Amino acid sequence: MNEALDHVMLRTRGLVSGYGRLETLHGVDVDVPAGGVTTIIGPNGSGKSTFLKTVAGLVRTWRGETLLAGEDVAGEPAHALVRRGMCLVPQGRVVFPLLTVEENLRMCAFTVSSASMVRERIAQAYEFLPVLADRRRQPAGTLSGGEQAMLAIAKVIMLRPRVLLLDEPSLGLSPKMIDLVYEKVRALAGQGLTTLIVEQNVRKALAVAGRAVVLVLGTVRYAGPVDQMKAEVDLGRLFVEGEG
Ligand SMILES: Nc1ncnc2c1ncn2[C@@H]1O[C@H](COP(=O)(O)OP(=O)(O)OP(=O)(O)O)[C@@H](O)[C@H]1O
Repeated sequence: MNEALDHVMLRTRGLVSGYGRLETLHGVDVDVPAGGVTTIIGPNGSGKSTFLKTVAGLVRTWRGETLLAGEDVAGEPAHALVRRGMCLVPQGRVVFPLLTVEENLRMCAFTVSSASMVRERIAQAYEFLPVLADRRRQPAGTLSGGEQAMLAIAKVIMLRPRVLLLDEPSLGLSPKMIDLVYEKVRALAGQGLTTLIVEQNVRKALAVAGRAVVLVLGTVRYAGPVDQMKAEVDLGRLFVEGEG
């Protein structure tokens, strides 16, 4: 938690949010170093998705700061945050099912000003994920779950995010597809994309992340390097017995 601010792409301090009158996050401090992969893990209902939705502007911030590259963006609406490069791939592989793969990609390039740049980015998306090129004229709803997961990531990559927020990318996928999704996450990280992943699949997430945040009942239990976490947090107890 000691990185200088210029090495931290996303930082929250004392983040509080919730639903209705129910407070779900009770003052959460998270640092996501620039160019690294960070994962948030924790038992069901601990507020992991709520954290992503709050920093992405989909759930209202009650109190606290969200700093994107040092600038406080807490309270800004989701569409404004997307333009700033805070880009969320929500849980459940959200695609437009009746639009083709290519139409899905085109729709999501709304922040890209020139048509030639949109074409270039679509071409890059196909190069990165050739399966989408093969299916470019197919309605997205007819793709397999794994292909839809790829498309959901590709849509957001079209925006060239400063921070990629991934909410449970492995949910509901076959082991083979999970491997493929994580291979792509690793490749993006290799290109220096700052990534924050919320995962139930703890093993997968910890294999790719350098930093981990353990969230329990809306409170940070651990934040720091993955290696150190294994010594400090009893994951077996946390997940098997649902401690906390
Ligand atoms: N739309 C909502 N309205 C009211 N309460 C909600 C809503 N979404 C989540 N909650 C509640 O907020 C708490 C945190 O949920 P959240 O989905 O953020 O946890 P999570 O750690 O991502 O869990 P999971 O791993 O099961 O997805 C839970 O008690 C949940 O019931």
